[in-house]
Amino acid sequence: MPHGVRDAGVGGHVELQRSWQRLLGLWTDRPRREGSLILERYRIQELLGMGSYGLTYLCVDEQNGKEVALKESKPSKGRLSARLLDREADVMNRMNHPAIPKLLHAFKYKGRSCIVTEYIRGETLEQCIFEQGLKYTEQECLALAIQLLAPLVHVHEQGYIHGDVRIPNVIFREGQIHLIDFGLARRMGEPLLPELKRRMRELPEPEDEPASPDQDLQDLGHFLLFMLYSAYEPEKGKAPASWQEELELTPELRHMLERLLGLRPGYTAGAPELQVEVKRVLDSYSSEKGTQIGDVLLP
Ligand SMILES: Nc1ncnc2c1ncn2[C@@H]1O[C@H](COP(=O)(O)OP(=O)(O)OP(=O)(O)O)[C@@H](O)[C@H]1O
Repeated sequence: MPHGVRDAGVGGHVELQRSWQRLLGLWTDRPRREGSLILERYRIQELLGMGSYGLTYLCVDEQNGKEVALKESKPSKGRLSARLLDREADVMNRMNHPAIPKLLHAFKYKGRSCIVTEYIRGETLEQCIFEQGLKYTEQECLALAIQLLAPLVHVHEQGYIHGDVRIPNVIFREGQIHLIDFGLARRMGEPLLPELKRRMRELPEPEDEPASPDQDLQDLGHFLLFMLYSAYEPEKGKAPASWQEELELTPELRHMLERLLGLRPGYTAGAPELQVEVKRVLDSYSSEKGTQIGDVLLP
């Protein structure tokens, strides 16, 4: 048999097997029905999202009438998904900060791992930008960064990194931000688990280095760039350029971003050092314009 024909046959078989597995996955991971009860306690209101390893629902806890976020492992991903969810519960259990949803309950239900956390009714910053079309000034971006640094410092103090600081993982509610999704959190110094590496496959250059606060600070740099680009209006016909050329930033913020993104020496003392730096820049705006940090984010 010519080589190509045999390869096409094997390739076709593998492709067919993959399609079959995908279909099977869709069936086994189909979301539970709205109104159904989990553990005779959590009444499902709606499906919030279907991630790589879990399904997240908005539920009402029938014991107290409170809204909660319930994440259950995906059956198609087997024990691995359950293990990752148990890991997430273990990390969340160590956190105690007003800007991080509290872990309320972790249990097994019909062979799946489930974690229940406080539900934060608000909008993610991704929704604020891409659905509501909000635009953030430099001062507002820094005011958000200072808020975000508070839970981040807490995570680092507990000896962990969050590992996924991005605009879809930050919820804004009543002038305050909340950091969610600890699915990629790691202990300081811990290498990326092979299974987490697979989960990050679609991201550019998965981090192979042992976990360090620098990784969260670098993510915070990218987070700030996303926020700053919300107000960027490209000039017609102008070729795309670097962020340094496109965004009109004060020299202080540009310098800070270059440090966060590894273009200059970073913040060796970690998030607390950055906190001081962001506060200093924000204070310089406040004294110029007579505004307070909190003012800029409130309607
Ligand atoms: N505590 C919470 N309060 C409010 N909304 C939440 C909460 N936790 C998760 N969500 C929302 O639920 C959806 C699913 O979130 P989650 O972070 O669990 O998984 P994901 O982002 O879909 O997938 P992955 O885990 O692969 O990143 C998102 O829209 C998120 O904003």
